[in-house]
Amino acid sequence: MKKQRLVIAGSGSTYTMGMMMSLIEEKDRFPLKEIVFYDTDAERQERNAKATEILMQERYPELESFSYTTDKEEAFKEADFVFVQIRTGGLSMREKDEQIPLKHGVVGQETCGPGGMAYGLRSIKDMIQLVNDIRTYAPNAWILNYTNPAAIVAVALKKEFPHDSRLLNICDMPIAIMISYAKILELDVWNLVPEYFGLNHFGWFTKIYDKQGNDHTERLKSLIIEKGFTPEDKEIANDVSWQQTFAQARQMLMDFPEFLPNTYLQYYLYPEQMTAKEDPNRTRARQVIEGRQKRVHNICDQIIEQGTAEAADLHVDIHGVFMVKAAASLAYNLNDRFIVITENNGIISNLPDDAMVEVPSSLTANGPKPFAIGEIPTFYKGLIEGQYAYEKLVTEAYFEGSYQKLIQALTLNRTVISPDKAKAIVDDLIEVNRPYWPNLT
Ligand SMILES: NC(=O)c1ccc[n+]([C@@H]2O[C@H](COP(=O)([O-])OP(=O)(O)OC[C@H]3O[C@@H](n4cnc5c(N)ncnc54)[C@H](O)[C@@H]3O)[C@@H](O)[C@H]2O)c1
Ligand SMILES: O=P(O)(O)OC[C@H]1O[C@H](O[C@H]2[C@H](O)[C@@H](O)[C@@H](O)O[C@@H]2CO)[C@H](O)[C@@H](O)[C@@H]1O
Ligand SMILES: [Mn+2]
Repeated sequence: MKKQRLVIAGSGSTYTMGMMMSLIEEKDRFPLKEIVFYDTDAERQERNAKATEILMQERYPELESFSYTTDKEEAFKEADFVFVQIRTGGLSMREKDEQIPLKHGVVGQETCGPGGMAYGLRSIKDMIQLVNDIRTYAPNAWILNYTNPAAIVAVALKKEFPHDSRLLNICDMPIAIMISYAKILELDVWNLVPEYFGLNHFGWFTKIYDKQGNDHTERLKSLIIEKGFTPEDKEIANDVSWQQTFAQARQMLMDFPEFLPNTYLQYYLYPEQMTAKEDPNRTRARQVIEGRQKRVHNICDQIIEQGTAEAADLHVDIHGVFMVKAAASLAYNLNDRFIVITENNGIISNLPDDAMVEVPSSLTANGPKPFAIGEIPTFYKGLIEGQYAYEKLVTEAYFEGSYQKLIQALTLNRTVISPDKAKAIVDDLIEVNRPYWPNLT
């Protein structure tokens, strides 16, 4: 098995240490010869890097080299894989994405509605630059991207790099939801075979089988409705916000029992309820700054101070494991089936070919090979078409510098609808996003 040279772009991320634990856990499936950290913020990168250096000496002695840099050539030259997890504007801009729409009585969320639009317009520019930089030094490397809003990033990257066949956008939400299904069904999550369709953060499970071919869908629905639905991945199991989100998924299933919803649909189906429950002074970004970010920083500081990771409270999480398993399937042509974001091209036959859909695909050395879905029912088709039009308009607004297209996008988005609100929100977002957004006229 060829050993890989892996680059983590955005290595200062709060998810990096969990990713390292996942690489250690999966070292037989995805063996590495080298890990390189790349970030534009040297200080933020250094804490994770110094802790990783110690962790890898102890738990990955087979690794030939670990290094960190802010130099693009040093990072990307001869890379086999680049895992991308950047956040343009950081968590402080995420807080503004959440607070500004809330001020106008609208959902304030990282990837949904106006917050997702604002984040999208920031991410597109940096992601295009990053892909160009990677391609300059590593024309054949696999780029696996987690950067949000993955739906908009995927549409924009497809427009900018239409022929790049080694660029894959993924999201851990479907597999995180499946961990909860597995717990309810008393099965191993990797023994589940899902059928699923939609856009990123906007989709439905239509069937849950196991690898032996048994259909668990109706029993699963009944158990969720009877007993409730809770997050089970260790990273989110005890998080009150995620517990509320999973509880809401049960409500969605009761209201629309045909298919099992992605948790993110709560923002589009119950926008007033989601807005009312938020405290504008303590939105999710603040919770993450004082929660996950603080926790990860403390763990790293402790590892560095003690010179060992033996006592560190680090664990494997689904976020990291999913990326590593997907990479292994691409690297070694394993044909493993995962839900990923890919161009529609007739997979969902009554949706546009150019939509970037999220569907089960076999991951091969020649890229994702999605399984045919066929026609989807009118309700879902209607919802997806509106949401896809929003994603496309945001992307076009970026490339054309069009203010009008942003107003159209938010008017179409189920979290906004009112053109007056759309204008007021866009105007406020422009003020704080001047360093990041294109000029809009
Ligand atoms: N797709 C998914 O399902 C999924 C799941 C979890 C997180 N995410 C995304 O992963 C990303 C990281 O999240 P986080 O909360 O850890 O953020 P974070 O702010 O903690 O980390 C992001 C890192 O990226 C760096 N960065 C910013 N711009 C960069 C650039 N142009 N080049 C290189 N590095 C750059 C920052 O300095 C920072 O260290 C976000 O985009 C988040 O939305 C996606
Ligand atoms: O609000 P946050 O920053 O806690 O989470 C936002 C992200 O939520 C999803 O990712 C979850 C993931 O589903 C779960 O398995 C676990 O690893 O935690 C992640 C974050 O808590 C979503 O898929 C991402 O796109 C969001 O960025
Ligand atoms: Mn996601």
